[in-house]
Amino acid sequence: MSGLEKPGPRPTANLCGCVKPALETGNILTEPIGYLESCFSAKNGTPRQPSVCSYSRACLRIRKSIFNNPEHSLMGLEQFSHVWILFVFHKNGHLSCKAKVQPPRLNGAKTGVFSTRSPHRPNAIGLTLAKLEKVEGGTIYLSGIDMIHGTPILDIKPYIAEYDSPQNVMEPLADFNLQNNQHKPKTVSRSDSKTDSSDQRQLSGCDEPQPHHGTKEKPKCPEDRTSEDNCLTHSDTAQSQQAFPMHREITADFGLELRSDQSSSVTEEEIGPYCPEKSFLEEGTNKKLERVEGAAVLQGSRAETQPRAPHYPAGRADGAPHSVVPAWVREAPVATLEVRFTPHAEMDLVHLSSQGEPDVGQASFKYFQSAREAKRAIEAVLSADPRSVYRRKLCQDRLFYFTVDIAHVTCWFGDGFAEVLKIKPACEPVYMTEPVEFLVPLGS
Ligand SMILES: C[S@@+](CC[C@H](N)C(=O)[O-])C[C@H]1O[C@@H](n2cnc3c(N)ncnc32)[C@H](O)[C@@H]1O
Repeated sequence: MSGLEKPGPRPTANLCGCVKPALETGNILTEPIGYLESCFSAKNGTPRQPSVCSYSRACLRIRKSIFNNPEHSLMGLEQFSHVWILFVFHKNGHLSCKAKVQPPRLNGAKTGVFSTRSPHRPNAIGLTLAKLEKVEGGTIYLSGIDMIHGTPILDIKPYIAEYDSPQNVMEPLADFNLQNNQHKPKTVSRSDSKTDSSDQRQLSGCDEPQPHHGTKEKPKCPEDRTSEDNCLTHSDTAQSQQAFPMHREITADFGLELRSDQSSSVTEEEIGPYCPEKSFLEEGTNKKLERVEGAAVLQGSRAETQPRAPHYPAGRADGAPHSVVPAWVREAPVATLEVRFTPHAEMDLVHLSSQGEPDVGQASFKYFQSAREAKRAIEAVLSADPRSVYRRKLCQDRLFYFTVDIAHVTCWFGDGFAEVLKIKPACEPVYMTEPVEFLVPLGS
């Protein structure tokens, strides 16, 4: 460490009196590349992780103040199926944070903030792996998000399984060559002449881009949508493509079965967007690929040749990379809830979706493409039990409210279930007006 200046809270003068530039001291002021337009308007009811609700939608326009031609900055991104989004938890209410926090999965127990995905951290930065639905000019369209409307976005990075998933980082899987899911290197052509050779090498190892980009219906920013768009429904294929890449790759790598309903206890909370460990829990025996409710289920192959136990230590004798998570991450304190709608709530939903008469000033869904999709989203949010530990334990009979898209949902929780009682139009539809230019200071 000699020769390196100790990181401090502010750019500091060194011995000769010069002030170190902010970048060198890590004291950067960030400037959001854009502000998210999200179907979630408030923290309440917003999924704790992106995998909770694949129907959750958002869009992001790159600001012209960042790049004169925002579309140039997104060039090539459409070749990726998923992106990492770095953002500011701008609605934390305060900048302070504690060294120990109580994540919902620990049911009131504490753990170090850095072992959680808590929004309250020294630098209020969030990280979400979202599905990239579409790139259009200087705007990207996302699904499977856990950020609220107006969230300042700091950066976008492509999700690259080979780098971002521990099972994929080392060697290519020679024996993974199943129908429709071949693991083969792809050459990506890039028009950016500045790309260096190492970038090119890395890109050539990427996954096949998902074929859905050019073909399926995509969400639109609210103002881009017409009432016709709101009638569109997702095809089953589209739903199945909303499986997260980690599910695909985990199942591919280990040849294990991972169903969407079974993955929820692992992927739906504050601990992270994926949990490869979960895939150890079940071993498939038949060599076939199924689609089950949005998740690719790959059975057989590697699990037979390379059986793996559920609790490997971090460093394994055979050197094979994989990740480890603690038991509290895998074992949720509450099971996935059954979600019911009263007949009244069902009617409310239909009514809400049929209200789309822009000429008479009525709102319709801005992010969902049908009442069915809105219902699925509400189900997904509630089945993961969005209540805080405090509410879950002490206020069980209280009503719970949240807003998604233009639906203001009233529900209550019983033993093992959530029931939607009422769905009304939200008072304030989620419109996006860019906040006045400001720089977000991170940390306290
Ligand atoms: C547990 S955090 C996880 C976020 C991200 N996936 C991560 O791991 O960094 C997700 C929760 O943060 C809250 N949240 C989302 N957007 C926010 C924002 N802009 N400001 C403050 N809280 C936000 C919502 O309550 C949501 O349920």
